[in-house]
Amino acid sequence: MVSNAEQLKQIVAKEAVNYVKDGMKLGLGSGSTMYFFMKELGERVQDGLNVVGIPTSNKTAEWAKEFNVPLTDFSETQELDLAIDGADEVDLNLQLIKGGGGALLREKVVAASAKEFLVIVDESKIVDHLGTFPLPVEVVPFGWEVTAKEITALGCELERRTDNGQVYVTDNGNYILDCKFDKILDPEKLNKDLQSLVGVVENGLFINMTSKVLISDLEQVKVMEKEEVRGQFNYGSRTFN
Ligand SMILES: O=C[C@H](O)[C@H](O)[C@H](O)COP(=O)(O)O
Repeated sequence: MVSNAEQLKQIVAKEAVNYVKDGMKLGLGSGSTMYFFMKELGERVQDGLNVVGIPTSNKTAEWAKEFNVPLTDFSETQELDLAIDGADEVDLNLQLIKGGGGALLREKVVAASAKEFLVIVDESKIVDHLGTFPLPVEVVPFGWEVTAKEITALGCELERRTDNGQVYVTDNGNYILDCKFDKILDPEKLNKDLQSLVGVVENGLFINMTSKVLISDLEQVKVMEKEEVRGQFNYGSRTFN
């Protein structure tokens, strides 16, 4: 049986595929919502849609193979038309936390090289303030203990990520530190502070990168765009200022 959470991912993934046009070069994000997107995209490719994509993780590359989505890489093309990806948290200024699945570095490189960045989430990911979800920070293994100390001094508690009792290693051979800030009041500043630290490769804050967010609930898919969030934004029964 398909759970409500899975259903919401399927709904938003199906809608997102409508944003893909013939001939586009795509950035293909990572995570469970993207799994459904890749499946949908594969069906469109089967029907004759002509696209190529750059995957943001080995897992997404596997899905592309499974669903017959043609892949390319940055040696072939350095500008993408559209990148599509999930997120762990989205605030009302369209700033994101990503990296719950550990793919944040490649996701950021791919999103930065795309003309448009489309984020697909269900409504549970929309927050007033980022930070309830622990912020993933990718660090080089060498001296990670020192880097961790420096990050802690920015006001968080952190844990090095593990997977089934083993230290988690990213597709790039690095570690992930999951940092509990609780409420990130100035995401832009925190992003800069983290990136100024030696040993930090990237962090999961995606600042001023998102063009559009598709948000699914069980009845519909809503669109949140940059223009809308400058003033007051209504989302369902919640009104944000
Ligand atoms: O590293 C993982 C990515 O940033 C994902 O896009 C993010 O964790 C959301 O994943 P999901 O769609 O599984 O909630």
